[in-house]
Amino acid sequence: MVRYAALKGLYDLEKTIGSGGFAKVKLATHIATGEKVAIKIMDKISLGDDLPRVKLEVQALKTLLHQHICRLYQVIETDSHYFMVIEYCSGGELFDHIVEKNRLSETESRKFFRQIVSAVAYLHSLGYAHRDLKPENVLLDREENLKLIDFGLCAKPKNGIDSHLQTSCGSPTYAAPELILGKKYLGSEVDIWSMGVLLYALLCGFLPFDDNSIENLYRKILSGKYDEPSWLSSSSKRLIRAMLQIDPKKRITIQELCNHPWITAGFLNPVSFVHKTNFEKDDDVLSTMSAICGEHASDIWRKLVKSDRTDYRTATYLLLLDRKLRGLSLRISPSA
Ligand SMILES: COc1cc(O)cc(Nc2ccc(C(=O)Nc3ccc4c(c3)C[NH2+]CC4)cc2)c1
Repeated sequence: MVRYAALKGLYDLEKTIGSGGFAKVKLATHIATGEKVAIKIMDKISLGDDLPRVKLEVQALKTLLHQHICRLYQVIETDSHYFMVIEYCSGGELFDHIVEKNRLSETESRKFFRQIVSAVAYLHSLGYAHRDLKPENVLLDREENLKLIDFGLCAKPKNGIDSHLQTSCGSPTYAAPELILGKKYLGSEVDIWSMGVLLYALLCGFLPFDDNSIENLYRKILSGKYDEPSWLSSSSKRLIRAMLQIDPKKRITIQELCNHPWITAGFLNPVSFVHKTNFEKDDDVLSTMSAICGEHASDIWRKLVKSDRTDYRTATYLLLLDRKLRGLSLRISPSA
């Protein structure tokens, strides 16, 4: 097991649970609380020109507080590496969950899809676009709630979500026609297309556009033609068609999506989200931390609110808060 001095005494690294590109993700234990976390380890040399993306992602994640967006607890930077300490989602990738069940029922698909729509609506309301929405970038936590991950490609256009982007990014299979044509596009519109592909994958268990050759794949995407298996209800067919519109101006908007009949069927209300600007103050957690580190709870809270929210104190506070919300004891091992 590779040892990193920067993690010594803070986190015990365990097995690798994800890898891709210039990063690997390892399971780890936050020693002070015993809580599991995921640590995305990036080597600065192999990051190369992608280095600015890490800072963009960290900046985005620090402001994104939503129950269906994977939480960033801490960032550790050394001369050679970045470590992103992230909420551990023990259910793994939504992709594997779909494969395991072949395809999901309309009810289960709706439960999951409402959570994704809530996270993306929240993201767009803050001026961000994800730009790489796919089942591999959606994890399940222990209660089978969804968590959106990997904001390495997310963009916050300087003139707001309605200003055009140009960078071609994301996986071709989920990419909107205007994106693969290299046209100027709106982040919000390409996210809607990718969510259409995601919803299709949930309900069908396979992809609407798929081909081993990239030219054939592009041709299929640009045609906008895909199979509609017999088990799809007419309501789900209508929704998928509204999302997989080739012309982005004809595509359903995120607001219309939140209120779509297929989305609200069986639920009392449309999809919504809460704009949380800060994490809640919890006196039990603060007094637990105060008992160990000797500082007054009020001083700990003041430092937390003032901090850039990616330090060890923040990680310890949030992990203890998670434990409390799950009804577990609040304990910190003194070695912390
Ligand atoms: C904000 O969250 C992020 C941001 C980012 O840039 C990258 C990631 N990447 C992750 C990828 C995977 C996991 C993860 O926990 N994967 C996982 C968890 C449990 C299991 C597996 C994978 C696979 N076997 C079953 C159990 C965590 C972060 C996140």
